[in-house]
Amino acid sequence: MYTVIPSLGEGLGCFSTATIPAGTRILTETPLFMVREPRTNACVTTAFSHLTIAQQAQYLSLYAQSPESRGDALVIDIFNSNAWQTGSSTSILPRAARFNHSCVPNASFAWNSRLGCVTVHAIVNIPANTQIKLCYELPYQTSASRRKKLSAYGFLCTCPACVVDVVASDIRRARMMVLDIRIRAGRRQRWQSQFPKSALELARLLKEEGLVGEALGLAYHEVATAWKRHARLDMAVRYAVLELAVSAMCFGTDSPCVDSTRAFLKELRAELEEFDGRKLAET
Ligand SMILES: C[S@@+](CC[C@H](N)C(=O)[O-])C[C@H]1O[C@@H](n2cnc3c(N)ncnc32)[C@H](O)[C@@H]1O
Repeated sequence: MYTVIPSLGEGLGCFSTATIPAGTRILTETPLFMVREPRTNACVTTAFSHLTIAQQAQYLSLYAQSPESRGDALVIDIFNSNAWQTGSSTSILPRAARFNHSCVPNASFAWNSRLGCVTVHAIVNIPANTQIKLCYELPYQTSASRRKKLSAYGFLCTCPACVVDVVASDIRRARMMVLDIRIRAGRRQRWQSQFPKSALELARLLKEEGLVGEALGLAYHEVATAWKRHARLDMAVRYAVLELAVSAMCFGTDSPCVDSTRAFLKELRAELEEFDGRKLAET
């Protein structure tokens, strides 16, 4: 589905060889090794020393910020530049490690605990000969904050949100941060608003920003939960359906993350059926 070739100013990158429809599973990969969090450098070098010679060579072929380093320093450099969070561990996945970053990614990375592997799914239709990019950072941050975090990887992001549409993107993302905090606080305090205003605005901004992956699914979940709280089960079901579609697209239908979304929708549908049944009996 894709090929790994040099990308100007980005080292190697993964480019589609044909159109990849949204929701397609692009990659499944089991970790070369995993280090439990909280990790130390000693855990990483010990895990490396337990690899076979061929595996060590594969590891050492991955990107390093300071390739001139030697010994443990090089092992740690490679780990810091390439490792992904996989549940409660951090793992090295030689194939997943070739995906470059965009703040507006076209693919989504996930840990599938049932399969014991990571997955990468297309979250939009990716045309042929297009670089497939994942997001290394959390979405609710302005460009300055992302730049600071990404500097740890030694590069300056040139995605549309960082270069082309910076002002509008920063306004949207700053607002998303406020809404996210408001939604979290509301969840804890069970505020009774008229309708899921913050979560609906968050979902709208995410779509405007082109962030159609996991964060959008979570926003839909918040909308559905809020509608349920306001006894609008019909609306809750509508948003839970949207959440399930995003969740399946990002994680795949075999993911435990999708199980919980499916269960949530099932529960809402049962409640709605019961509610409609009661209303019918009353009339
Ligand atoms: C996990 S590796 C990705 C694959 C890497 N390009 C390679 O050649 O193997 C992470 C490194 O890739 C580079 N990189 C990733 N995304 C980038 C981007 N958007 N722009 C420039 N460099 C990027 C940075 O050097 C970063 O430290």
